[in-house]
Amino acid sequence: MTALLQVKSVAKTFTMHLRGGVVLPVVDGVDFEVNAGECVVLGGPSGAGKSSILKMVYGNYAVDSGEILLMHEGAPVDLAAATPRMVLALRRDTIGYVSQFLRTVPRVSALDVVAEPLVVRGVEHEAAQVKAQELLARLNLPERLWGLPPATFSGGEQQRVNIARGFITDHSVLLLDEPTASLDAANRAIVVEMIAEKKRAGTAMLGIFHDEDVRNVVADRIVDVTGFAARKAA
Ligand SMILES: Nc1ncnc2c1ncn2[C@@H]1O[C@H](COP(=O)(O)OP(=O)(O)OP(=O)(O)O)[C@@H](O)[C@H]1O
Repeated sequence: MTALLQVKSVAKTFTMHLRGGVVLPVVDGVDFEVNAGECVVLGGPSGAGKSSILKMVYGNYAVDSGEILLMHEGAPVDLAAATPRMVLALRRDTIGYVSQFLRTVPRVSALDVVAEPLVVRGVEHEAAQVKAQELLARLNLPERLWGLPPATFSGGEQQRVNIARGFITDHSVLLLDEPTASLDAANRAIVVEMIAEKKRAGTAMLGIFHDEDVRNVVADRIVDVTGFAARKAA
């Protein structure tokens, strides 16, 4: 088995600078790996640190200690210690992220939002647009919306744009933060099918799924984050 993502001894605290520097320990000793072709789901109660771990793995939150190793161009790279330039290269070529909410950019159409990850990798504009259309059609986003900026779309429509954008590349590692939270049953089933296809293609996925039915279908393993609870400061 090939581990495409390895999280080793990661610890994270938040320092509340506006609260006199109060330090909130969140997680400690986070250790797990995700192999090619599997979907690992982070489990545990609300507040246990699932989102914080996902954000560290994408480089959105800094890590206090430990390593986050991503296989990038055939060799492991520690994202926790990577330069900003390397983080951008990892995101362009190796690690994708479907966030819970779409960050919309004014005046950029849904099609361009979805096609962008391919365009920045050098795929020709027309080919990227065709792939984006295929994904939006598969996710049942009405065609009349494709040319519009997603800012005014419904929650579920925005989420489908986000999913299409995350799934359009063949990144080897994909992070999924509640990708089905705002979807109806039919579209949820389509996303479950798309996750299964990514597994068959060898993608390593790490996700958070609160919906138990979806979690039971997609998860190859559940990593219980409660096991990484940080010791509270006395
Ligand atoms: N940016 C931040 N600043 C300060 N504290 C934070 C920050 N982000 C998260 N926390 C705290 O870290 C803890 C873990 O939060 P996190 O969102 O990772 O949990 P979670 O397991 O994803 O919860 P949920 O299932 O409710 O989304 C919480 O106590 C939260 O208040």
